[in-house]
Amino acid sequence: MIEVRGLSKTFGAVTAVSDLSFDVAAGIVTAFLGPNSAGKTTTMRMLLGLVTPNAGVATIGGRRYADLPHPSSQVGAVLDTSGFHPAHTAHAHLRLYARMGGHPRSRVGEVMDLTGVAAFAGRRTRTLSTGMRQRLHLATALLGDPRVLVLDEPGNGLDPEGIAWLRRFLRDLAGQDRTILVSSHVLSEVEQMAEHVVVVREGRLVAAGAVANLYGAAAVHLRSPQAGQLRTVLLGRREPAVTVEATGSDALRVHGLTSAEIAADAAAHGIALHEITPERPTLEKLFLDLAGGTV
Ligand SMILES: Nc1ncnc2c1ncn2[C@@H]1O[C@H](COP(=O)(O)OP(=O)(O)OP(=O)(O)O)[C@@H](O)[C@H]1O
Repeated sequence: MIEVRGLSKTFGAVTAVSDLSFDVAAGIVTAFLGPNSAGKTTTMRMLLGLVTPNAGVATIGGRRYADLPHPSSQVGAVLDTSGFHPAHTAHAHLRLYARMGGHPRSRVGEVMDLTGVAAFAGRRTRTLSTGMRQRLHLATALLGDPRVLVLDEPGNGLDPEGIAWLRRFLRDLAGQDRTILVSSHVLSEVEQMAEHVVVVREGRLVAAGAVANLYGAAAVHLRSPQAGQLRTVLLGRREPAVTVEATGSDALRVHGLTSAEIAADAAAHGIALHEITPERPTLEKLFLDLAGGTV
């Protein structure tokens, strides 16, 4: 469990993070979303004790990173994608980091198999593609078999197949009750990966919660030969949040009610429904709405 409470950081005149609070639970993937310069990397660096906050605290399992007894076995992190010795092979890099972290040598083969690094273990790191580098960073972070993973833009440079792999991989790790925080500015990338999202903009929290709940503002599209009658019924609920828009002679778009509520009202009044479809905006659209303050 990660807890961020009232974190703030300024660099000169730039406010990178401002009074930010959120939780990251174990057992699910949490996405940390925001446009460029939103303060995601700075927040992760504060979480890992690499940047000192001006105010607030970030803890992992109740302790600051610096106070963890065996940090590299408890927290795996990928914060920037440089940092390999160019002449080392991927395998040599992992052997070196296993030795430095005090992890058993047998772990090197395991993480290479887990992350697909085995396929290019003998190549020098300077010859690796961005996607291969991402996998090697992930393998390095996993050497200590950590319960907590903090990954800054792990999808950068991965092709669609790589993204699909990453999604499955992180979900599997979360399924082992690990705590996983993944930042991204590519919202479609994390849409199917994360169950929770924390959205930031200009260093401030914009929204946090289950991805499913963030879709709550979405509309329901329906078709019925008795659309006019159904409209009257739905508006008759006298709930201020409910709006019903006629989008055709037999079509309505409803805000403020779930498909189940609409279907129950239709059934109760003997109204036939030919189609009822929740409109699922992409997280990208939702993010723009949230960030623009229209939701
Ligand atoms: N060491 C630093 N010195 C000065 N300004 C910094 C420093 N680190 C970050 N900033 C500034 O703080 C703000 C937040 O940057 P940060 O890298 O945390 O954002 P981000 O959400 O990770 O963005 P990106 O997706 O572009 O990496 C930016 O305006 C950035 O220029």
